[in-house]
Amino acid sequence: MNAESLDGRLLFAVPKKGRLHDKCLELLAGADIQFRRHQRLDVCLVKNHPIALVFLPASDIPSFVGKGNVDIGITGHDVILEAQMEEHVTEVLRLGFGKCALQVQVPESGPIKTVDDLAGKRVVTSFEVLSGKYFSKLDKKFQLTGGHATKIEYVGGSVEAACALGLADGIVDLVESGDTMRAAGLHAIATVLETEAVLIKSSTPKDPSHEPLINVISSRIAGVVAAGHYVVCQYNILRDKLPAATTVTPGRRAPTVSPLEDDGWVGVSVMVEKKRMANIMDDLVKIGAEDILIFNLDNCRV
Ligand SMILES: Nc1ncnc2c1ncn2[C@@H]1O[C@H](COP(=O)(O)OP(=O)(O)OP(=O)(O)O)[C@@H](O)[C@H]1O
Ligand SMILES: O=P(O)(O)OC[C@H]1O[C@H](OP(=O)(O)OP(=O)(O)O)[C@H](O)[C@@H]1O
Repeated sequence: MNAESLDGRLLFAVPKKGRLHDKCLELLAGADIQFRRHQRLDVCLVKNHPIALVFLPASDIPSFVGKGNVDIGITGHDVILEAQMEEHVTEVLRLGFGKCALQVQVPESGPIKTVDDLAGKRVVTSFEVLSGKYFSKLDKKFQLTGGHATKIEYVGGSVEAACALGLADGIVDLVESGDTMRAAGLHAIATVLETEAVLIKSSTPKDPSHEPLINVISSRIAGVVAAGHYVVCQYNILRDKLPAATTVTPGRRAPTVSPLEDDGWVGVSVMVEKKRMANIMDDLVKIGAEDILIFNLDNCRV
């Protein structure tokens, strides 16, 4: 592939590995963005749109998009702030995956119980900008300056090992399930930031003519994300119980109600939030709904 073959194409950055990679590929498939990635090539052309995908480390994506070298991308909200690119990129959509928290952690059985105890000590992290900002506030509070200020040291990975190795009194790292933290004998004493994956675009795009295509792609991806949050619930109920049932399942706009051949009964079809599905089914049974069916959505536009 040569540079000319990218001419006029919208450049879309996708994490090349790590926690966000697989979910991004699912989103691209759901949005019908078709491509074949040749082994070891980090740029590939999309077959059915004037788009080229650029596979990059998640942490590099904010600056590529922020500087306008790439038009849109998917990465973590945390890495945008760490790269100090929040003014240069626009977060178009939250994607509902890659959810975790950047937390201050210390040895469970150690003397440090609060972040105040950690002020002025040694902190190891891969997030030196966010940690630096967090601890500089504490340093100010306790008037710790020069050699007394909290020492933030960068490591590229395996942050959780730093306390056991005697390199740190505390760490700042991402926590999802907490398994990594607990396995290292650590516990969280403060949250610096909550994060999830986001679709971003450049705030100062080099080629504004891409805007319509960016809108189409955003809307398709929003559809795939929404489809993951909702299910379709269908049930039969006596018409006189319909008002009670529709307070439980009001739908996004309104429920679809159809008459059944069986007099006095109606069928209801409605979108409900996946996370409330079990409670809603329990409530519908109590009201007298029968034949309750739940269908997963592959895609939608809402
Ligand atoms: N445990 C996790 N659960 C959910 N999301 C995570 C988790 N760990 C990281 N993330 C999200 O994924 C982003 C990329 O993290 P990841 O550890 O996959 O980086 P990476 O680019 O693969 O780097 P490396 O593999 O070299 O550590 C993070 O910035 C964060 O937004
Ligand atoms: O709370 P948990 O569910 O255990 O997840 C947290 C871990 O996930 C991330 O690392 P990852 O496993 O992606 O590997 P890395 O250390 O190579 O980045 C993060 O840096 C933590 O170590």
